[in-house]
Amino acid sequence: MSKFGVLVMGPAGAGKSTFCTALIQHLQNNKRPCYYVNLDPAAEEFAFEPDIDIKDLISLEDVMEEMSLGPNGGLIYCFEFLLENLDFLTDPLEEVTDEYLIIFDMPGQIELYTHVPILPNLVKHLMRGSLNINMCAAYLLESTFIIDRPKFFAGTLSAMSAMLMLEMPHVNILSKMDLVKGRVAKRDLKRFLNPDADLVDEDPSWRPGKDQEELEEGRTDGDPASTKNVMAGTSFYRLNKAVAQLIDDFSMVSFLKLDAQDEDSVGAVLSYIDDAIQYHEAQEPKEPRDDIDTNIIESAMGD
Ligand SMILES: Nc1nc2c(ncn2[C@@H]2O[C@H](COP(=O)(O)OP(=O)(O)OP(=O)(O)O)[C@@H](O)[C@H]2O)c(=O)[nH]1
Repeated sequence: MSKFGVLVMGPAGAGKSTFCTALIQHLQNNKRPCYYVNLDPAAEEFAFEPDIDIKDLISLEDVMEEMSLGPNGGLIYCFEFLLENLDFLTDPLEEVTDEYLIIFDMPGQIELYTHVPILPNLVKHLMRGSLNINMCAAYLLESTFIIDRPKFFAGTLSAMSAMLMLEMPHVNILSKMDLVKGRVAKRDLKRFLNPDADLVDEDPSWRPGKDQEELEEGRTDGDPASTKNVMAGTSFYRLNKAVAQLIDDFSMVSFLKLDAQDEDSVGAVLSYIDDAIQYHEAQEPKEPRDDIDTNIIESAMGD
């Protein structure tokens, strides 16, 4: 028997816990069972009480105090401790049946996904062995990043890095879409959903061509500070362009839109998660699936 799970990840404040809450609410509204696992040892308040809470094993606050560690070192200590005491997580998960969607709410420190091999190890234990959970990652990036294009591409690079580190199906999500409604043209938004390197050239806050020309022709005002600014600006532009081009060339990252307050939007993202983990294929045929609303699925694709 398979089990099914989603690892909700992303930078601090991306909206992970809000998405978990919205997802649980949506599953409950649709009479689907879910199992909520909090793996953030610093999380304090929950709209739904977790079925497993890492804080019952170890809390970041205690680790920081007792081991004299900072928040990032403390978090890594907590995850190493979890890996040494994996029964805490795996024993209760053994009992979870294939109808459940197991939701893992992760901490926001992206070092966990990009720098150290702790999370890949944890994922291997969950996906292989006796648990055999069909898992995908839901990587959230805040949609307001698209207002600042270098920030958006840096965030997209972190999503790509997590995809490469974790080697599992990924559903990338631009969260908090309600905050950019009306601020970005629909046509432009589609280019962020499938990141397009030319967005860097068209960034209204950059004048790379003009700055570069001025520098080459010695037309800066002669002030060394101003020349340095132009040079730094040009290098920053080149770096951003190279990062964006890398992302574009790999064609690995595309985003779904999410407004956690909108149940249709949550349902659309869930459809992609279900597809990635092949949830429906494993369920007993209960009733015909012509109930799926294709309009909802299209709404996440940017139409
Ligand atoms: N407008 C808007 N705000 C949101 C949305 N989702 C989350 N927020 C807000 O964003 C802030 C951070 O949300 P969280 O869900 O706590 O984010 P997180 O990723 O779990 O944060 P960490 O656990 O600290 O990494 C909160 O103030 C939320 O109310 C959304 O869809 N729209």
